Amino acid sequence: MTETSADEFDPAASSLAGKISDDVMQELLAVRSSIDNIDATLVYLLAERFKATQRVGYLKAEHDLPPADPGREVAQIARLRRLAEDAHLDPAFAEKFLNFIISEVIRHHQAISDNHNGGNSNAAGL
Ligand SMILES: C=C(O[C@@H]1C=C(C(=O)O)C=C[C@H]1O)C(=O)O
Repeated sequence: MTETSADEFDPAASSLAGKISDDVMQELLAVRSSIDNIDATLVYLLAERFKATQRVGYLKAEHDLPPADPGREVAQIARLRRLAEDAHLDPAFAEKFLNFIISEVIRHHQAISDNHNGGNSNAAGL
């Protein structure tokens, strides 16, 4: 298997080392192991999402459609807020998080569109 920077990750890295009891440290490390798995999953999920939105970006550029679709965003945000409530996640946080991702996607779509139209704007590194 190819080495990646993730191989250098030290799951026991902590500013608390030597300052708390071994028992507490063991419990902390056990919970952090789940946090590490969740974080890895988030990265893979986000990578898949950006792969999908990139396809949308090319489709929009080819058909001369605007990078943002505010009507779609309103529907997505309302849905995500409802899902967050059901999951006992702060809906305001869910909305902020989705808006953060969407604004990055729109930046990518703008760059794809600029590129498609022969411009040299490449803000998103695409
Ligand atoms: C991905 C799209 O483009 C933009 C980004 C969105 C997203 O990241 O979910 C949603 C709407 C658009 O503003 C889309 O139109 O579907």
